[in-house]
Amino acid sequence: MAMLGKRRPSRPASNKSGLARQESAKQTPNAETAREQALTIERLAHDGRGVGHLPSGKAVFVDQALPGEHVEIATHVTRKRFDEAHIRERLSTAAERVTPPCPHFGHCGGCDLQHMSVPAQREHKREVVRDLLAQGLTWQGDIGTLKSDTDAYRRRARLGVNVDREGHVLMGFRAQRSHRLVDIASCCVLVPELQALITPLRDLLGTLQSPRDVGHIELLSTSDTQVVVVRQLKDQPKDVERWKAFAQEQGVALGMRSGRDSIDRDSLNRDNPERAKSQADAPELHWVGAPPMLNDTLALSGFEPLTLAFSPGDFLQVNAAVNQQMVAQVMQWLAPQKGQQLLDLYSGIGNFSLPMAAAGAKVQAVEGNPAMVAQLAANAHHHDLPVMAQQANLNSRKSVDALLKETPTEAVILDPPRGGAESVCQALATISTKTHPRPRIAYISCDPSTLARDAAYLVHGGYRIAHVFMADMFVHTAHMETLMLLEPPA
Ligand SMILES: C[S@@+](CC[C@H](N)C(=O)[O-])C[C@H]1O[C@@H](n2cnc3c(N)ncnc32)[C@H](O)[C@@H]1O
Repeated sequence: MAMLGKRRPSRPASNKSGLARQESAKQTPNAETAREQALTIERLAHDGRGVGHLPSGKAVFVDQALPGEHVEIATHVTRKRFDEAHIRERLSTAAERVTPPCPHFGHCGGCDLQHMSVPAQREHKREVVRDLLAQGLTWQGDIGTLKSDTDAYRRRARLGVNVDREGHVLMGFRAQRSHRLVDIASCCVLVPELQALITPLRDLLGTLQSPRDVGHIELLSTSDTQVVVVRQLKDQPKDVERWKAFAQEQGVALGMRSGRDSIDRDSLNRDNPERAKSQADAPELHWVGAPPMLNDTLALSGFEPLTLAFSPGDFLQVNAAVNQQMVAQVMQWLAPQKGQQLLDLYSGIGNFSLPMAAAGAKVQAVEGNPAMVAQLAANAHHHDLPVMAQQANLNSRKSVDALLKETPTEAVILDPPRGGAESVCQALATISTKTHPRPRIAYISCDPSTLARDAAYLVHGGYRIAHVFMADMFVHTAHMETLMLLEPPA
């Protein structure tokens, strides 16, 4: 998931993003006077920047420029094959352009697309998926859309905290393509309950004895609890008292992580989920006051609501309404039956496993993070559902082969991190069909370029892409979820 702190979508394999190859780049500080040019924007790159061409034929990626617009640009980075630029003056305006709802847009790296209408953002995201699937797979079917009504969707966020040279306390997200922290006074994509905490948090930071010792602040919202977790780099007892008073005043649950090492949750997105175990010595979360009960609720039509308990360190889909639609869509595709054997890979705390089991399927859930495996098992037990939770590294072909051999399954759910599910798809593409038919596959992806790569293994192995949806989980950013149903060869 993408988090607000993550500013750029992944770099797709094609050079349509303009970011695929790390060419030597020359910053051109005086470029604004030296390299002014006017050009027409022809299309959007995958990361949402406008693409035009100089008279020489060289491509230019222009921040916040829209197709059809005629713009005078100032180049800020020159590369061998393309330049990067921003708009110096807009000479014509596209119909899709809107006034960005956030005053920090353009500085803060949390959002990339606020200058486009939301329908235009969605069309762009569908186009990115279409483009990636057309490249290696020559797939050109329709792409459906899952979306929510509100733009204030983020139920969790991590705010960086910094003190600048003049002693000003900054709180916010990183700037685009930079580690610089942008101080924010508001954030319109947070759910209202979290938006309401921004001003009180800024006020509080201004009163702390040592704001330098605050690393970052995590915010988390459930339907009945708001949580603030403070990363305290060095103990400051007087400041802890101020945080306690803040928590009481705001009616939020307060957690503290003290010490220098931070939990590197992203390590799971690399190769070794076992690393999660070695993170046990990272600063532990201590609740100040009674630990809150954190629950996510899935209310799917035709089913009793399912509550999934979780801890602040667990993976949680960031947009509750779109998540609910994704789960419903996967349920509709796989139509779980009583007794049907189903494999939920990259299962987290059971977002897909529990509804599938509630519909009667026998679910085997596989997750890399041991804490989440335990949480999933507890969630299934709480609802008395037949889910077997197991820990495994799904990047290891050996583990995946063993798993598929042991577990004949009729359907597989794949919901990997951004790196995708290459080992799993390579294994599923070549799975033996002697003893049982190949499973149907519902793939939920947060990076369409790795989805396209993985789907190619399956298609070359005989699978057929039956349906594709773009789920607009991260409105105003270039990120998206993509859902794909793959049918096995007859
Ligand atoms: C995008 S999340 C999806 C979680 C869950 N399906 C959901 O909808 O909430 C990806 C999950 O994959 C897990 N994961 C990451 N790398 C893994 C690996 N190599 N092996 C197994 N699980 C991994 C993460 O811990 C995380 O829970």
